[in-house]
Amino acid sequence: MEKVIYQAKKPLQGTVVTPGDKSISHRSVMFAAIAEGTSEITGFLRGQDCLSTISCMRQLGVKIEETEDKIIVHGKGVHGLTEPKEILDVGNSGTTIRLLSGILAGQPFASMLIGDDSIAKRPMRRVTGPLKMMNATIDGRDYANLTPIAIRGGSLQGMSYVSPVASAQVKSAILLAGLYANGTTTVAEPHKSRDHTERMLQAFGVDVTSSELSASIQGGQKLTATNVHVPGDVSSATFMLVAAAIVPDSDVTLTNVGLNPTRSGIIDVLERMGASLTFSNEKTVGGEPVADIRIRYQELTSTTVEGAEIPRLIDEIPAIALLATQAKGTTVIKDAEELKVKETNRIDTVVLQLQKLGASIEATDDGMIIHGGESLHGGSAESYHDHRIGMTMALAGLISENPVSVSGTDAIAVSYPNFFTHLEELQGDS
Ligand SMILES: O=C(O)C1=C[C@@H](OP(=O)(O)O)[C@@H](O)[C@H](O)C1
Ligand SMILES: C=C(OP(=O)(O)O)C(=O)O
Repeated sequence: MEKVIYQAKKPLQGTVVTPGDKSISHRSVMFAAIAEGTSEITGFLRGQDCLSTISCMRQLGVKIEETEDKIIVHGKGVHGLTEPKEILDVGNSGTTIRLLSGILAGQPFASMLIGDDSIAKRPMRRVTGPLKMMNATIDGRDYANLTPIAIRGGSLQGMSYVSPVASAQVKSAILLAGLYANGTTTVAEPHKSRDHTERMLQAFGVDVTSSELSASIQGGQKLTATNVHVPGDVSSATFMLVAAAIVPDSDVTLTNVGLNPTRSGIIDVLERMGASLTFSNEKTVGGEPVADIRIRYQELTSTTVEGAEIPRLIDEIPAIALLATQAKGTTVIKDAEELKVKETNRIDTVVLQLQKLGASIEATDDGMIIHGGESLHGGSAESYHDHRIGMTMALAGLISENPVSVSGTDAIAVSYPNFFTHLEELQGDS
């Protein structure tokens, strides 16, 4: 699908109800599926990725009902999943394949996992390697690095693993396998990654101990069903925050935004760049801090994004790159090699597409350098079927001198199905 966006700096005004958090939605269904009893999930994100998780869990024998306002999961208990008759298709979702691999490593049956063309290129050894060390039998292309991946699990041994990457998908897969393992399983990481797994396992009654850079779980614990309220996704809110931050005279409020400190790097970046943000309605929802955020347009200055901040905003970097094109000075993003193994190589795709629209931006080995303060001329851009690239390019159309036509916008439904509706509402066009 192709969309042409041309709003010639028309201000954005109004309120958006932030869509449910993708990371938390995945976990809610997976954990409820292996819990004892029935869990109800509200605020669930009905994006393509989370729907892939639902369909995989159904193939593993879990009854999941979908009503207008909730997902009802009839948990089977830690040992109640059944061998799937068909291949499990995770679609475009890295979170589904990696977290599910951790659960499947604990099952005494065989499962096969595949996904789309993007998943077929993403590295799985970071998860299959440690799971094999715990005793799971796993194979796949390139020695269990690429899909299709086949897992036969059971009889796992706990271990202490030092992950070379700060990845919540790696940490979560190992902790989930640890539920099925003898003894204690510990994962340490170089920087703190998002901690939704640790928080939500606790809500399901599991004892997980965490320190700043590690988390441990004792095998043999059970999960008890609980209702989950999924907060709004700060990664989706980011696109509306960035839109308001770059279009003069905008004044936008995002409600119910999840502000878990392991995810809120974008807020720190916006504040450093001089954005005007105010917070209200601060509360805790489902063990996660949330607030409403009001953003009013203000001129921005450049910043540097690096180090421990990177995992706290990894999915927001495409949008930050666009933001930086409109900020005075040179913005540097470094230590972000992980961008190369997302839905696309997001260093290459962001840089190339923003260059095409007239931005002064260059790629580096571990990030990018953006010379800001110039307007974009517009033109055509592609999403490469990467939802976050598609949304970033669409926002470029709000501030370009000429229209921006973006191809492959259907990919946006992976994480933000209402993206264009929300934008139109803020422009007063709906
Ligand atoms: O655990 C999660 O829900 C996620 C972790 C991050 O990936 P990594 O674990 O690869 O850093 C992030 O990019 C992804 O969108 C969601
Ligand atoms: C990287 C992402 O997701 P996943 O790894 O689940 O595909 C993302 O949503 O930007």
